[in-house]
Amino acid sequence: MDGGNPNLPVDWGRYRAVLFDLDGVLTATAKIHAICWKRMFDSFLKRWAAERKMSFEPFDSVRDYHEYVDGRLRYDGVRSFLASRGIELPDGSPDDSPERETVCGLGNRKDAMVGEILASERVDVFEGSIRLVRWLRQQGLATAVVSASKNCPAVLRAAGIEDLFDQRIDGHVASDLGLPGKPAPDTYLKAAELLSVPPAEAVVVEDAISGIEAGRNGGFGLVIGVDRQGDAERLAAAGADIVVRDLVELLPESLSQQEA
Ligand SMILES: O=P(O)(O)OC[C@H]1O[C@@H](O)[C@H](O)[C@@H](O)[C@@H]1O
Repeated sequence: MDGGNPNLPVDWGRYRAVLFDLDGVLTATAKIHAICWKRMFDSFLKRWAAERKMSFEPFDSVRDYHEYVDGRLRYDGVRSFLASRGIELPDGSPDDSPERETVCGLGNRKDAMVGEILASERVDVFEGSIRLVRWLRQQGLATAVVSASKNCPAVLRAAGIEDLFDQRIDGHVASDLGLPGKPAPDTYLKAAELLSVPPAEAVVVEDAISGIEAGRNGGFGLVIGVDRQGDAERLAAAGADIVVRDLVELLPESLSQQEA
């Protein structure tokens, strides 16, 4: 890529690779996860509270989602939210049935709900994100998807964007390679390694606090936060270098104004 463009908030000429989170950054699937986490946790919490004659405090699909499950591997999300309520369950094992009251059972219960939605509803992409990915590739930068989700391959396929990335690190790859999930930097570092680009020359693009922290922890050259809800401070406080509302803001102006 030649020189820099002084009119852009990012000097793309300084970087060789861009690593994108999936849910909420490339595709509008963060809301599917948040809805299913709430459904699953609320039905669990209701019964848990009733059995103990306690009051039922529902899962907050904004605050609890961002704080405890967003961006994390499935069972890490269950563990971290339950810990926030002082609840400890046995881990169980990944092949636990969704009926089992274990960390894995609850995670699988939520995943069955995600599966139903993915099978019946369209997966929408964020057009601004896809235009940025295409443009970066035209400029010669390498691209990767780095997602905690085991549903990542299905979502990329349903959205028709699987060919836009040189590498993919998803929940399956993390578990096969024994990589800890975000906020540990390992999944992002693995993507950079596979692209043969040092972290300092790679950019991380994230909408989750855990993901921004992973980018920071990995020593990446730039960490971009995507905030679609008007709460940029949350991502800046987690360590994002810049926060945008939509990735279209990072395209040269002439391109950002064109029709998708
Ligand atoms: O359960 P999955 O599909 O493997 O996804 C794990 C996590 O993937 C992340 O991308 C989402 O932000 C989380 O909400 C989700 O829990």
